[in-house]
Order: sequence, then structure tokens, then C-alpha cells
Amino acid sequence: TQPATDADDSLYQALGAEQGIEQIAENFIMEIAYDERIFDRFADSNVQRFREKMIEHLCMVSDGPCEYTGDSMVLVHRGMDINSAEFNAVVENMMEAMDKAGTPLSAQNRLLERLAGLRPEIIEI
Ligand code: HEM
Repeated sequence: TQPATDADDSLYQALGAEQGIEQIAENFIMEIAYDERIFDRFADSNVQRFREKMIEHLCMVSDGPCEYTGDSMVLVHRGMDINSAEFNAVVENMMEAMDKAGTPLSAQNRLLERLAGLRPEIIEI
């Protein structure tokens, strides 16, 4: 039996740990770049920063050994007035990114569930 205090990083591991998450983030950025529903939103963004913070954020959300150094989801997305169609587009991009990275479906679903939980911090704020 596992000690009760053992940190559960099973999702982080199932996503392929550091390398897997870097690949997913890279694929995600490519999906967004070609998605005409949302790419305008990122026109003024610093891709280098976005990549770095997204990797940290995915690592944190999956209980990996990372410190997220970006801004809070509310602070980043406030004032963008993002709608649910745009949110769903980003979720689709993440699904595609994970498919292309070979992420197992069970791990995909676990991550998507956690990202869906962030919806109120991102849309219509
Ligand atoms: C679960 C969904 C989402 C997550 C986890 C997420 C996460 C993030 C993260 C970690 C950053 C970087 C923060 C930083 O630089 O400090 C970011 C930035 C950004 N996000 Fe999101 N995001 C999500 C959905 C969306 C959606 C739906 C849109 C619009 C279609 C969007 C538009 C942006 C833009 C434009 C930036 C860059 C802001 C800038 O350049 O200053 N995000 N997001």
C-alpha cells in the first residue's frame, strides 16, 4: 500500500512527464496557430512566454513537480470576453494536440476534466 502522504503524480506521468508535456504544448500552439476561430486572439501574444507558461501550467494542473510562474487564469483572460465556443475550440485544440502526442485516452480525459473546471475562470470574465 502507498503511504497516504505520497503525492499522486499519476496524471503527470501518464501525460509523458516533462517531455510529453512539452510535446503537447508544442502541438497545442500549432493547433491554435491554424485555428481561424481563435488565432486572432493571440495576434499580440509572445509565443515564447505562452509556451513556457503553458508547459508549467499543464505540469501544475497534472500534479507534476513544477511551479507555475505565470499569471492567474482570471488575470490573464479578464477583459478578453472569451465565449464558450472559443473555449470549446481551445479544448478541441488540446485534444488534437494530445492525440498527435500519442497521449493515452484515459490521460486525455483526466486532463480535459481538470481544464473544464477552469472554465469559470476563463469565459465571460
Ligand atoms: C482551459 C483553457 C485555458 C487554459 C488552461 C489557458 C491557459 C493559459 C496560460 C497558462 C496562459 C499564459 C499565462 C501567462 O503568460 O502568464 C494563457 C494565455 C493566454 N490565453 Fe489562455 N487558457 C485557456 C483558454 C483560453 C481561451 C479559450 C482563449 C481565447 C480563445 C485564451 C487566450 C489566451 C491568450 C490570448 C493568452 C496570451 C495573453 C498574452 O499574450 O498576454 N485562453 N492561457
